Amino acid sequence: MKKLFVHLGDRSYPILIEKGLLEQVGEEIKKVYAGRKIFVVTDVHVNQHYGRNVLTSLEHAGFQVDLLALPAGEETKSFHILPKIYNQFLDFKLSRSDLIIALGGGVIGDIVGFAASTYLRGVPYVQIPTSLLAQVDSSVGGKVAVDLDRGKNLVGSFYHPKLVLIDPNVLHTLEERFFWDGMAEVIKYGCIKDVNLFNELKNYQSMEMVMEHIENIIYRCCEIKKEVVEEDEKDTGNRMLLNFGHTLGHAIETFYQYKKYTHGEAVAIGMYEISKRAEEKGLTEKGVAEQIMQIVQQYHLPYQLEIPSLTPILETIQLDKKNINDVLHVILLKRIGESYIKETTIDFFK
Ligand SMILES: NC(=O)c1ccc[n+]([C@@H]2O[C@H](COP(=O)([O-])OP(=O)(O)OC[C@H]3O[C@@H](n4cnc5c(N)ncnc54)[C@H](O)[C@@H]3O)[C@@H](O)[C@H]2O)c1
Ligand SMILES: O=C(O)C(=O)C[C@@H](O)[C@H](O)[C@H](O)COP(=O)(O)O
Ligand SMILES: [Zn+2]
Repeated sequence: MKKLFVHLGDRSYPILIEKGLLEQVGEEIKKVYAGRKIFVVTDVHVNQHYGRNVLTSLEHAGFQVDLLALPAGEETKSFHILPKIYNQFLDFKLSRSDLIIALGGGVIGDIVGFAASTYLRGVPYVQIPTSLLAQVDSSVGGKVAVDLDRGKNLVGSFYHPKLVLIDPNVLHTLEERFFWDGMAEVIKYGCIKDVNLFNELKNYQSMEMVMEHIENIIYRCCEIKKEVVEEDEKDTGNRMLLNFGHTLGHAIETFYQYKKYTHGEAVAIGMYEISKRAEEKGLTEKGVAEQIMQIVQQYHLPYQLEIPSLTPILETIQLDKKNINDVLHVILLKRIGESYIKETTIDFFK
């Protein structure tokens, strides 16, 4: 088993990565939780594949369990869904000394983490990420949130899980589009921190080839993320580097109301478009945007919008969390593997 540990004082937690780990979920949870009641929140797709097995494993380990399966998709990561989750917790008489499990992709991880952080002012929870995106990125770092109509992740908190349990075998049931979606965040990690990872990704010509190396890829992304989060837990400094491609990416998702592009697809466009502009301004080494265009295409991701100009989507950028006192902080690459924060204005994108 591959293991990482996020060191954050009394908010520290392990990340476990192993094929087949889901079958031992009950035993693994027992090591970090001495109570009896566990509430599992998942979505209908994940429930169909893994819900019953997870409940059985928890029951065999002696836990009293209940499960809520929400509709799948970004629409579920909405403020309006929260009362449904809180009400189920109440019906189960879930108390502060009990445990919540978020079993699913980034949508479930984010909304369930936020529900856990707010219900009774905070109940411990465990992340069991089942999409590639969630395994390489969203399950680690404690950013939990819901969307508002006017933008992504606008209501949230920093609330870390007690454990992250990653079983790469579950990726075999992921729709292909969501496999590539997760690869966008993997490419992001290569771009911002690891040229070797970026170059390695150039070698894999199919999903099967990626899957042969998947444990190492997940490990490396989680390792980069945990190091960044340990240095800047609350996103006031270098954690913003994890937002490469997201300033535009989030605005694209919001503009299309989450119907046209997945998170990873929007981030892929964001990484290319910002690097193209940075290159034109002499802020990024020449050739970087072209390399990003090549790699995102190799991974079946878009690199530009189907509309000729970014202008219609720029308004949403004003609501970006990196817009501090009207100064926009964007993430740029010096070169592949080296990133930095640049203070600018909305005109950067025009
Ligand atoms: N908190 C963070 O740090 C962070 C980081 C990156 C992204 N995010 C957020 O994550 C969300 C996107 O996450 P996502 O791409 O995982 O989307 P998602 O949760 O909607 O999952 C994608 C699809 O795959 C299905 N699915 C998940 N696991 C499956 C499996 N093993 N087998 C079959 N189907 C499966 C889901 O039901 C869904 O239909 C966005 O809201 C984004 O903002 C958060
Ligand atoms: O963990 C982080 O920090 C990130 O920026 C990771 C991103 O991949 C992720 O999409 C995150 O949810 C974006 O956060 P936000 O603060 O821009 O809403
Ligand atoms: Zn992201």
